[in-house]
Amino acid sequence: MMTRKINLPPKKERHKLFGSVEPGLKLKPTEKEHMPDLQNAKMDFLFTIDSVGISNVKHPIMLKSDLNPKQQTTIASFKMTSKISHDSKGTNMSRFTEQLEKYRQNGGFTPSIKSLFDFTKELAERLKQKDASIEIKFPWFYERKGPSSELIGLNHAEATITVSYVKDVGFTSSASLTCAVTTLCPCSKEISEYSAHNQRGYVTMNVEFTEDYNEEKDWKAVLLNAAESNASAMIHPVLKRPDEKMVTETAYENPRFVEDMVRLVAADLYELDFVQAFTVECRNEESIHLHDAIASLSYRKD
Ligand SMILES: Nc1nc2c(ncn2[C@@H]2O[C@H](COP(=O)(O)OP(=O)(O)OP(=O)(O)O)[C@@H](O)[C@H]2O)c(=O)[nH]1
Repeated sequence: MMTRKINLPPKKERHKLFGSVEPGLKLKPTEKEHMPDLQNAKMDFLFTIDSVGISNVKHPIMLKSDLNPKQQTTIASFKMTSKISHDSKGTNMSRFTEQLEKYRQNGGFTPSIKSLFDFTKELAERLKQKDASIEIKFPWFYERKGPSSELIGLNHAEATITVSYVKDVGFTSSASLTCAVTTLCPCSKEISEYSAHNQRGYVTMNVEFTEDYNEEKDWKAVLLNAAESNASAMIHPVLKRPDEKMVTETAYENPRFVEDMVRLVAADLYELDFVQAFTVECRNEESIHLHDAIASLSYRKD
């Protein structure tokens, strides 16, 4: 194929060629103090807004964990909000990311419950509001060993932490973890001459922490254990044949319906002294159907 020689104009000319024009006459103020501040207009705007702010903010965070790796950096998606009353036009959106940047510059963002209490209180003060909330979603990575070979690889679970602050009321904190497990169908095992169908199940645990929870126990590792220790078998990144034999047999020895999963995980969460209330859901991506099997239950300890 013949290549055509291109007579490339300078970059400015190229931009003009593709539609760029010279700046027009600009009459509006450029200094902040002379700009109208629409969002801070005070009038009766009819309704109070429960929650206004920003979501889908991608930002690195530093995590500590009881499992290996004990420290890791991962990418989180942040949602930060606050109420505004009926007499405010809008919130000050820039202050949410200003607050995030303050924490990044101060040694990096570490989402411990204690630091999120400080963060939400400072955010409410920065916004000149009575409340603020933060929700942080991120993949959390943990090492998993093959049961026989002990070969290590990384698995991950989806974690979420939520903290809310209300002036003169206090803080609430909760977390959720979704992890994958193997579930083997008890019914299939019971009725079949041999084998049983099994599938990847997803267990989601939402827990509300007690007021005095100090993170002495890593909630991520504890919730992961609650799901995996009650499943038919765990999910592994690296399995050699002796591992695969063990995982297959373990699943056959521990058949679970979705109903069994949510009840067994609930029993573990019931025993945790730092959990005030919880919801457990299990969703099995059925290997003999196109649809999923689901179950969920909620419990509050007070
Ligand atoms: N309130 C509000 N702001 C928005 C919205 N969408 C984008 N913004 C942007 O938020 C930015 C302004 O943030 P502010 O914090 O109010 O800016 P500011 O008043 O200069 O900042 P302060 O000095 O902290 O008050 C602007 O760039 C807006 O365009 C929206 O739906 N509501």
